[in-house]
Amino acid sequence: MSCMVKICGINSEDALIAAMSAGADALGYVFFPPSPRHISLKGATTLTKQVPNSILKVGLFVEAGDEALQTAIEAGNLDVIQLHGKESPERVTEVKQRFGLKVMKAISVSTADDIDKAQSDYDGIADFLLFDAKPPKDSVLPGGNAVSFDWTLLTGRHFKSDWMLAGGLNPDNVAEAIKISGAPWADVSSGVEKIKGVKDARKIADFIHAAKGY
Ligand SMILES: O=C(O)c1ccccc1NCC(=O)[C@H](O)[C@H](O)COP(=O)(O)O
Repeated sequence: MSCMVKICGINSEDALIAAMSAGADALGYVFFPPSPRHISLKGATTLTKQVPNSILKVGLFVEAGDEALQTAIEAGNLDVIQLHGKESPERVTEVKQRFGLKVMKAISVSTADDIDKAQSDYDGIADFLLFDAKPPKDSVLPGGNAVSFDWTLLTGRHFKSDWMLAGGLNPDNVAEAIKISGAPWADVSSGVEKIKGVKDARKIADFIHAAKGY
């Protein structure tokens, strides 16, 4: 079965067109000002209005309050809320109930224990789990760091929630990462950029084709 692909950090028309044309299944929009991929509410409206219903529009937040979630959801007509901070299982449930949208919880991974704990805390509560590498100690970003983790930690694992593999993926390693981890989704941000925060249309296409095996 071909892997589903999320291209995260869509912040320009060029990136949007490249991702949609190449067959992305989900687009990530960052609402976190310290990120070089952060977009405004107006930008969210512009960069989502032409996205067909067949592609998921994912809003990415870090410990955001309800008002920030509400305004971004409205601006971007979002389908999925990605919580990429230290949000608790209770917060995941609260956000799901309050906004009636699917919720993706990002899980920072460096050891098997991190996955075990996430499975215990969030599996079946969040609609999606996104397994990402733990951020480097000096990083101001909880994600989008181009850092990978040991994909074999996910080999043979099964979850109630749908799930994504993220962290340091790129067109050259994504096929191997999917094969080793068994991931149904692959997520990327840095690995399809020419410089931090600027997407590269060719790399986006190459990533999607490699992830989908064509
Ligand atoms: O992408 C960001 O700038 C970002 C900032 C703050 C929190 C999360 C962020 N990205 C979340 C994602 O879903 C990324 O695609 C994921 O962390 C993988 O990033 P990368 O290793 O750069 O492919």
